[in-house]
Amino acid sequence: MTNEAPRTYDVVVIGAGPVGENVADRASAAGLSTVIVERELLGGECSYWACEPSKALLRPVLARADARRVPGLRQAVAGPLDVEAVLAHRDKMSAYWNDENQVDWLDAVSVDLIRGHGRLDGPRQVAVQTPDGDTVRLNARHAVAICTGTSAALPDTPGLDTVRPWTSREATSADHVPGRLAIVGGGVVAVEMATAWQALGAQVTMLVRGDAGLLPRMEPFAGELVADGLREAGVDIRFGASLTAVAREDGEVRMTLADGAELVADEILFATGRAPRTADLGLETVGLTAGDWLTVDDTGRVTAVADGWLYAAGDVNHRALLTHQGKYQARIVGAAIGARAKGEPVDDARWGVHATTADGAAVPQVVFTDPEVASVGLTTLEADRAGRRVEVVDYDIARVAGAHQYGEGYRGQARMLVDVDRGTVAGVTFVGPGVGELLHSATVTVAGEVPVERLWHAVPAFPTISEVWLRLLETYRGRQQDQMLPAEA
Ligand SMILES: Cc1cc2nc3c(=O)[nH]c(=O)nc-3n(C[C@H](O)[C@H](O)[C@H](O)COP(=O)(O)OP(=O)(O)OC[C@H]3O[C@@H](n4cnc5c(N)ncnc54)[C@H](O)[C@@H]3O)c2cc1C
Ligand SMILES: NC(=O)c1ccc[n+]([C@@H]2O[C@H](COP(=O)([O-])OP(=O)(O)OC[C@H]3O[C@@H](n4cnc5c(N)ncnc54)[C@H](O)[C@@H]3O)[C@@H](O)[C@H]2O)c1
Repeated sequence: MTNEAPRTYDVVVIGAGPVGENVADRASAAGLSTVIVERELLGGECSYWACEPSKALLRPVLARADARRVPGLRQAVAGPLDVEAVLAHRDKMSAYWNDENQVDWLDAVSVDLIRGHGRLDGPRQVAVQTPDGDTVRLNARHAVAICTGTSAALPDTPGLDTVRPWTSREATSADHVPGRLAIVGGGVVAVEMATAWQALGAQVTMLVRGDAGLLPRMEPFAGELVADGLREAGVDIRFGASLTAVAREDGEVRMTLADGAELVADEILFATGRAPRTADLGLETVGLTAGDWLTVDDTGRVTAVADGWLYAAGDVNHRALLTHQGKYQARIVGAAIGARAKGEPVDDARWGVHATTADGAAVPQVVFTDPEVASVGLTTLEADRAGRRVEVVDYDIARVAGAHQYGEGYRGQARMLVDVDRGTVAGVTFVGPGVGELLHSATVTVAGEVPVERLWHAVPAFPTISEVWLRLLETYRGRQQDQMLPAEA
């Protein structure tokens, strides 16, 4: 009710994606009265239009690709995918876009829910516009946490408003396979969706601007191997392709590129990055700028706001646009809010219980393409930019016995960056079928700052792809021994 007295809680969370839910859970577990505000579905982008549906679309594609590499099995999976069954599986994995189970879970963790659009309304105040037009006012005794995530960022290409473009939402929830799909962008969404829709029967053309290749934030060999895989699957990848105009005519999407080339497709997907959902959040009522990313300290507090009552976690703080990393932040933010509310010490030292240190040191990511890409920590370029002295150790995963067992004609590559001053591993990238499940070994190594000498005692089982760890260590040792040999006369 508009005139209802404000309700007071210890903690108000805006946005019930995976991150907001976890902040609320941890705040409630710390004994604080907590309310969460959600305007769409509990579970956020990840559950319904991102991680879950995209991985449900990709799983059959990657499982079939793996099976086709196994002699004796190959013939059994020679046929096309059952599109109807894949889409039905995707719908099930997206919980049929219904959040009832999550409502039950919120109840179980004693968090109140208000459905509607939340906006800040001055320090520690939130106003929620409910679906029936009422306003609910909330006071936060200790903290407000903004966890509103991101939405797809679209360029200002002339004609875009006429084409009803796909964004990540349509690409993950479409109920039919377009005959021809154009994808703008060369990042993670672009390569995963190209993999899925090409395998489901679309003819995919990727328009990738510039010359940075695919997956420009990762080691260059990752993008190169993924490009090889996509091309072999039949995807037409056009690098240096800049879209200058687009129009929908007679049901078709017509595209013009900067070099004058013309292209036609049935649908066009813009996988051109993300924008923070902060444009209509009342940021200006607390001295911030609408539409900005929210910069936070290592305990999740928005640095530009006085008195430390405003927190931001997940995509919206722009640290790492990944569900698992946002949930990591959420656990820490919830605990930090709890500690501060109770006057307990806050341990925000590096790797302290209230510090999101891993955001800057060990962010893991798996790209679910064929081949998969799995990375954690720094790339060579990032190490260079950070002024870290690293030894770059490469190994061809195809030479590992476990890779021969995994599939015929295995192709893959591994890179380990050894920080020569610290004697620890600063970053790891694996590319190849099945490497996603290898990643946590690398994450433990990087986050644990395990000395390279100790890694010799972490023995990988034979014959698994994990033996690549041993080969990387041997390559590194061989190089060190070479450096110790006396120079030839
Ligand atoms: C196609 C795709 C695939 C992806 N795959 C992966 C993957 O495999 N693994 C991975 O780790 N990450 C993946 N990601 C990234 C992942 O989806 C995000 O990192 C994650 O969803 C961020 O969670 P969040 O809670 O911060 O934000 P969101 O999930 O966006 O949730 C924010 C919530 O806040 C609500 N909200 C926003 N504004 C308001 C408001 N004013 N009032 C009330 N509610 C509001 C929204 O409705 C939403 O429910 C993928 C992303 C895309 C686009
Ligand atoms: N498996 C996973 O972990 C996974 C899967 C999907 C998405 N995600 C997350 O979602 C986030 C968003 O992914 P994304 O692929 O949308 O963004 P991205 O930032 O990874 O890639 C954006 C791409 O679009 C291009 N681009 C940007 N503006 C453009 C323009 N105007 N014209 C042409 N090209 C343009 C960029 O050069 C880049 O190639 C990522 O940060 C990623 O972490 C994760």
